[in-house]
Amino acid sequence: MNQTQIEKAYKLAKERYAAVGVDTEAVLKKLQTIPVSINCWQGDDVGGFEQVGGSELSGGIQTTGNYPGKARTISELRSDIEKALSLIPGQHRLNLHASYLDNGGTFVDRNEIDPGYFQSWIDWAKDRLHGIDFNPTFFSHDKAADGFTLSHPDKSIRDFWIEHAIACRRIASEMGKQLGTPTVTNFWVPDAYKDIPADRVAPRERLADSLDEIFAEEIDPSLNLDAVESKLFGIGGESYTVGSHEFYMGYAISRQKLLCLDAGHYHPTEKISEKISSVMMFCPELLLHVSRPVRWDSDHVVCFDDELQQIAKELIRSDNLDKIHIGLDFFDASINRVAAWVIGTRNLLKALLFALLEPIEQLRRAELNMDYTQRLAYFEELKSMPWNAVWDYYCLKQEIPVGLDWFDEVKQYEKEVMSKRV
Ligand SMILES: C[C@H](O)[C@H](O)[C@@H](O)C(=O)CO
Ligand SMILES: [Mn+2]
Repeated sequence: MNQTQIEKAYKLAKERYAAVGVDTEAVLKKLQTIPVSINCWQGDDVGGFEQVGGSELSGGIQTTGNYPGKARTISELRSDIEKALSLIPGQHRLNLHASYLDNGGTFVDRNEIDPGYFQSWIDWAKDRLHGIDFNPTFFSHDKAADGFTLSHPDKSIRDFWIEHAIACRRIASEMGKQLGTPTVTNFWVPDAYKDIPADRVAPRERLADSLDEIFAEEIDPSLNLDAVESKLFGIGGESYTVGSHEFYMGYAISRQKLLCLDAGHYHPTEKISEKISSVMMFCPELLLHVSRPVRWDSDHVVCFDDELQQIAKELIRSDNLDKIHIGLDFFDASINRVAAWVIGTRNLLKALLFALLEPIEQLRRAELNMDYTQRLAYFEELKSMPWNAVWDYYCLKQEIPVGLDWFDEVKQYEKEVMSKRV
């Protein structure tokens, strides 16, 4: 499609939406202000740069596939992220793991890291990104080899991970300070038993104590915000996860921390779209890990599916986006990794646009009047409204490839850059 065709289609779409009371210009202005935190770990299969060649992945998470061209160094990863960003409209954030430190090739252990190891990331982010979010890395390490970290029965192991977490909060604050936007630091620990435990209480008490020790240092919320992420189970930890949903929901509410809802961390029929409104009533803020579970926490690339649309609607309808931090969490090694970022992020943005184009007042009125026929009629008609013409116009205005044009650019980049990484 050429520019004139895109503009013509948009003009018609604008009129169609105006007829149901939706101002597409205002919608596009709003969409531009919503940052998405793009997960760095899609680019190298969660390997990190602690050691040359990345670390062996542990913690009950798994990447599958061996598509050629994954980033092997920090500069390759940055180049891939820059390529992806050039194909995604809007200004976004980077979600970085501590294991992606810039150690100049000399190993430094997790409890010894400081902001200096992330200065090159901060400098790189300054004129490219909306900000950086951060994650202590409690996996892929010999002190996590037996499946426990912050809830480990051995105090010296717990202390090691507490030191790592404290260091991470300080690093995150420095990122927040230099970038002028709070870093959301997300705590996910893999601690779990493969088989039925004899004591479900003690590990949870130890985890709560460790977290309290980590959060004892007050940090200005304009620099850093802490989030905690629960999980149903991981591979090798099928019977009992210390940081379950109930554990972290209670912890986040009682300590007024952010709760992180990961779309893949619940029973297969449980949906995080259903949880957002309740969590927002009791937690100060919310972090999302938008992912796509296929039968388990498989971390497939986010598709434009029903659940993504429902998540986006809940976010937009909440009218509380200042307190909701949207992150992505997927890692697929079976497809081009830059394309994975582009597909997943564009899908999330499309879902947000689709949600913004909803005539919410009319739908709420129908619901209050118990006119569920009108509600369903509207929901269904809205699905075939020309929202895609609004999306194409948004990409055009942001000077981002429209439609599948982005794919040609990824193929070109694969040919010229990624395929040479052997
Ligand atoms: C790599 C991340 O920390 C990880 O995906 C975590 O957020 C998670 O969801 C673990 O299952
Ligand atoms: Mn997650």
